[in-house]
Amino acid sequence: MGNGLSDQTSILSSLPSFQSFHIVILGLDCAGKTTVLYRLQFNEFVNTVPTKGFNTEKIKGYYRNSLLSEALSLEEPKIIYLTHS
Ligand SMILES: Nc1nc2c(ncn2[C@@H]2O[C@H](COP(=O)(O)OP(=O)(O)OP(=O)(O)O)[C@@H](O)[C@H]2O)c(=O)[nH]1
Ligand SMILES: [Mg+2]
Repeated sequence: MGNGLSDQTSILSSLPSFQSFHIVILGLDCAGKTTVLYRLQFNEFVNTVPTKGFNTEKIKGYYRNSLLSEALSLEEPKIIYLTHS
């Protein structure tokens, strides 16, 4: 279902890289939210268990558009809301 992510990815790609944002990732159970989070944090895929509550991470660094696109191109849809920090 990666096709549905193209709009969200283009929104992220258009953001200035020097700004900081709070990003909330919402999705159905087992949609891959935690996978995306730790893909961005560690640049690798990690084994996950179902999350109780929520995960939060502070991610620093500049992510090339291609990396972000790849991280978001998972099979289940995610809804990502961006707000200024
Ligand atoms: N095939 C496939 N499996 C994926 C993908 N993304 C995540 N998974 C797997 O799906 C399972 C659930 O991934 P999670 O990242 O834990 O999903 P989640 O949305 O955080 O789940 P909850 O915390 O229960 O809401 C894990 O076994 C992942 O390895 C994907 O793009 N493709
Ligand atoms: Mg999770």
